[in-house]
Amino acid sequence: MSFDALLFLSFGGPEGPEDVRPFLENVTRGRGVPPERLDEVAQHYLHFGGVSPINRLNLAIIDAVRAELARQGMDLPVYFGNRNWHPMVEDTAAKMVADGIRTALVFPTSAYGGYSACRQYDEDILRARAAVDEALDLVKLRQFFDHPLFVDAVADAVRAAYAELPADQRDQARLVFTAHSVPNSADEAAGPPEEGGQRYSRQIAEAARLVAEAVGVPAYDVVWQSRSGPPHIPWLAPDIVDHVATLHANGVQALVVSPIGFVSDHLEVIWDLDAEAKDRATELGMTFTRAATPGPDPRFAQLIVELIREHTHPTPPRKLSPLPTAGCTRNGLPCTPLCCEPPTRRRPT
Ligand SMILES: CC1=C(CCC(=O)O)c2cc3nc(cc4[nH]c(cc5[nH]c(cc1n2)c(C)c5CCC(=O)O)c(CCC(=O)O)c4C)C(CCC(=O)O)=C3C
Ligand SMILES: [Fe+2]
Repeated sequence: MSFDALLFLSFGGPEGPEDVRPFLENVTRGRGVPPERLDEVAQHYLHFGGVSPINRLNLAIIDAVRAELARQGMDLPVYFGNRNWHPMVEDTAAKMVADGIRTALVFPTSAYGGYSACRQYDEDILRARAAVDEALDLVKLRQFFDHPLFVDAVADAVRAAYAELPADQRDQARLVFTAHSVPNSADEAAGPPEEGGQRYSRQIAEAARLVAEAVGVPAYDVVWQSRSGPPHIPWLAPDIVDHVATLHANGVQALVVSPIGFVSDHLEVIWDLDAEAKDRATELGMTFTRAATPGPDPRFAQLIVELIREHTHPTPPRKLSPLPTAGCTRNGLPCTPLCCEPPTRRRPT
């Protein structure tokens, strides 16, 4: 099939102190995040001058994708739109239609399934289409948590992090993968019921397994970060900061942390890991090294172009795990019934 463009769809982030509050309002509208948590997260952004790294990092990936498309002789304009901050995806859709675009592939900046990591991007697509009276056909690219280019880029980053450790700590260092926590109820509800839900946490576990195997590290942990709901609601645990203390109590002296749940060095990575978790480790006298995220790796742009080619050229999907491939949706409709619907909106079975 042929497409007129690629829409690079992301989360968005503030560009200055005055953007922080309205951005956070957009993210959390109707989601029951306590006001104290919002005040705290506002401070994290303000610590970096109110500027999230996410937009700059996304623009760099887009540049790399344009170069890779050109290298492969593919003529596909790339547009950029976000869920929560400018350029808003609704405005980008209007621009695309004005430019004569009628069909586009959509690359969401998340490798995984689940409500927040996948289905919410379909909701963005529904809003974008509504903004242009459905004049745009939008086909979302699939989840890529087990694509060899993704796994290789993360594995090389983990190897590089090991190499940064003092030589006498390398053998003892614990490898720890982290991903954004979500409410347990959201994790359990996302994924076809016959597979038992948990599509997000299972894919994270699978990606971690593939990377650990590639690096040759037999023992590792998968933990969570950046929890934001009220304390009485259970979210995926343990949190990385608590886990640092547990490792310390078990005699671990060094750790390598791979934020496998994130495409690039978002605010959650540079604050929750590079500041909070690292400070905790340092207080306890541990050595903390954080592996790079895959976004800036040239293989990441190659991966995006390969996912595009699955639709435009006869290209068999490459994947390393036995888990089903999902996430490819048309015009924001779920890929399979009940897959990754938000728990509150699920139809009774
Ligand atoms: C699974 C997942 C990903 C990974 C998949 C993907 O990448 O899409 C992700 C990414 C991101 N999350 C981000 C920022 C925020 N997420 C929040 C809140 C939440 N995230 C959630 C989940 C996820 N989030 C959830 C269940 C909530 C609770 C509220 C709700 O149900 O929606 C809040 C509110 C304040 C707070 O933290 O409490 C903020 C500011 C940014 C941008 C950072 C930057 O500026 O660099 C990025 C890339
Ligand atoms: Fe988030």
